[in-house]
Amino acid sequence: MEPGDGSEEPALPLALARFQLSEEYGSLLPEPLTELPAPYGPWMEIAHNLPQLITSHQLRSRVHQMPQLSTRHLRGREELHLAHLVLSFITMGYIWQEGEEGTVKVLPRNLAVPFWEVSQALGLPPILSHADFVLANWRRKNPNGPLEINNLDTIISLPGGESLRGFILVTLLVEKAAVPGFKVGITVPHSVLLAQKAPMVGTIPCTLALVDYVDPAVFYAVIRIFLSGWKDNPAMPDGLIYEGVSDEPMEYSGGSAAQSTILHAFDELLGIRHSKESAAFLHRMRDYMPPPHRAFVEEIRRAPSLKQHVLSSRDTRLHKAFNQCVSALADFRSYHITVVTKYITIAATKAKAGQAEPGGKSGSSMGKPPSALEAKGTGGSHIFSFLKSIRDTTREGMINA
Ligand code: HEM
Repeated sequence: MEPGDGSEEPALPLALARFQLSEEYGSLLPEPLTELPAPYGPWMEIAHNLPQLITSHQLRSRVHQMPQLSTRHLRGREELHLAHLVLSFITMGYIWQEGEEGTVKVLPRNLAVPFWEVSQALGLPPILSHADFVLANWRRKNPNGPLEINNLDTIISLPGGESLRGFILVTLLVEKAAVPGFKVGITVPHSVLLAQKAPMVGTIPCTLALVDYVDPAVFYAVIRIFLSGWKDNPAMPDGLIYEGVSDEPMEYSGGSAAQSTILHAFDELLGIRHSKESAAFLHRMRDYMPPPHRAFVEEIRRAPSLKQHVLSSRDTRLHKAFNQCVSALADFRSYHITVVTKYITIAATKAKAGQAEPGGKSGSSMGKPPSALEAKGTGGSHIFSFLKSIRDTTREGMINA
């Protein structure tokens, strides 16, 4: 986003590439690797069997037998991202294998040390983040086929079967649907009219697909705990010691789409200003993004204000286009609140009712749902006050006629 004379747009692919974003894939890692070099066989073998190892309660003992591998054979960003994906999934399985009442205080050194080193190399936290769960965790079934849900699969999985797969891949499609919006971000203010094309509305049908692919009961009782972190989580109040890295426990938030670049970029582009508390949480989530993506959001923030440009133009078409974008962003957030109500609040009520029933199904077949996160997101926010506050401050970002 170089300042220019206003007449020419920067060459898009180049501008986005500076931030490790692409015109085709946005913030998704383009065509991620699916296998690591041979010396990392012990990691891959565990990672490919995670759902079974976790549900049979064998993962911790398998990790204890794992050799401590050096990270020096890992070459390039792609191998590092796959290593981070693999180690983050193994870590979440290791921590939450026995549910929220059977957590551990220490991550063993044969897992902690390489995970720490790979995290340092990528500038990512040593915990599963959106960058692992979604951005680096996809492959095409048919390599020449389209980027559509039927032709997609995850690389590494956790318990939750088809619902987990659906949750990851629908979120991935939302990332993909946001790509045209990134292009707007990078060309503003040269082509403000492009803002009309900002695809906020396009992300809503993608999110609707959750209904077809993710069972709320499985999401709530099985999947959610594996995304939970060790910061602001009553189930792990002391954080986690990464053995061989530090003797002091460390705290990290769990994986959340609040770590996705999309809405941070749109907020900055449209000049949305959230309340102090909500903004503090969202800004902390930026630390969980790959550093180039964080830099992209910061670049948009530092660019000349789009809102100011629209205001001073006194052009009613621009005012309208700008307000359509803000309104679509607020609609996305409203819709997201209904999704969260369905997948957390209603699912929690049903899970409790199911457990209370004699021989209740949800309790026995799905394990005990986590209670520490009933009112909190996996990122650690107080769910509804946070989500409603940011939806309302988004609406306040409209330009008054
Ligand atoms: C089962 C479905 C979903 C549930 C239960 C859910 C839950 C949540 C929760 C609890 C938060 C608050 C932050 C935290 O503490 O983690 C959050 C934030 C967020 N979620 Fe979701 N989410 C779901 C699906 C999605 C999808 C598909 C997207 C699309 C990318 C998405 C995008 C976001 C964003 C961008 C935020 C940050 C708040 C914002 O900027 O509006 N979520 N989500």
